[in-house]
Amino acid sequence: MTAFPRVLQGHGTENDFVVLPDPDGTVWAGDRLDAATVRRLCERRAGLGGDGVLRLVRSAHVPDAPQVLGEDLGRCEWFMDHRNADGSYAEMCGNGIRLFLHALIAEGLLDRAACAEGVLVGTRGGPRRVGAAADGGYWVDMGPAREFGRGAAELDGRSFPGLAVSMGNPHLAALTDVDVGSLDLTTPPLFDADLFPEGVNVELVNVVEPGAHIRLRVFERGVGETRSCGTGACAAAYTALRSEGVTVGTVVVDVPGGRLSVQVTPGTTILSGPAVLVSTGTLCPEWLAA
Ligand SMILES: N[C@@H](CCC[C@H](N)C(=O)O)C(=O)O
Repeated sequence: MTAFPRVLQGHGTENDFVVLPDPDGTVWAGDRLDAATVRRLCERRAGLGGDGVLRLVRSAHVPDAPQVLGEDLGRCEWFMDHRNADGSYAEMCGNGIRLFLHALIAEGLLDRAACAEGVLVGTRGGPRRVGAAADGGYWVDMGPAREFGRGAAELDGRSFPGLAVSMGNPHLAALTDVDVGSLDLTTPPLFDADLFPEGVNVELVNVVEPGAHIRLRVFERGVGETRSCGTGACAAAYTALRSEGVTVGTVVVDVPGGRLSVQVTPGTTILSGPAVLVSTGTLCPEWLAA
């Protein structure tokens, strides 16, 4: 391993990540970035702290990239190697992929002007196009929201019925009249394991303006409550539109960490929002070795 592995920290609407540049797969090769190391990096007191880890790596150096990208492998130079804070893998991360592109640009690995039309990035949910927007933020073509049933989350002794939606990763988006700001999300919501055998991200959603503006809180699989979730914003926007009997529209999504915009079209979903880098530095070898 390089003596001092480079590290960055940043967030998208306060969904925060430890970012590990590893373009040629040499820094974190093999099982160096195992689940225990991810958990240590994400630990907020004894580590750096984050909701997850993003490794900036070329697809050619990711052992499972051929399997998850198939014939798109050659079209995706870069791969978002994302982990949840508990060390688990997720198929997709909507806030993370904006920060991923922002960090590639900041590290000089891509030119911002060349990213205006979007760059195809490999993820474990398949390829996603992500681009640099004129306002300094980023947009992501997230693919279509796919409904796969109805379920309910049990929280605070109450049941919150919602729509099961896949954005590559699983979501339960529950519209409710209960003020989401009043909910206790310190303990995981209960859910139907038959409907969500791989676990689920749960969004509790208040409609601010029907079909146009929602507010949500989220409990993420593999993390806990986070300040934002990009895939969750897409699932919730889709659910809010469906409740109005429409399947297209643009929805402003307020999350505890800021504001996202979700455009649902007949064929896909476009997520837009900021990405912010907070710090850059190096990991101390003695901490890593401890
Ligand atoms: N915060 C992310 C989603 C990260 C993955 C999720 N916890 C899962 O396990 O599916 C986002 O912005 O989409």
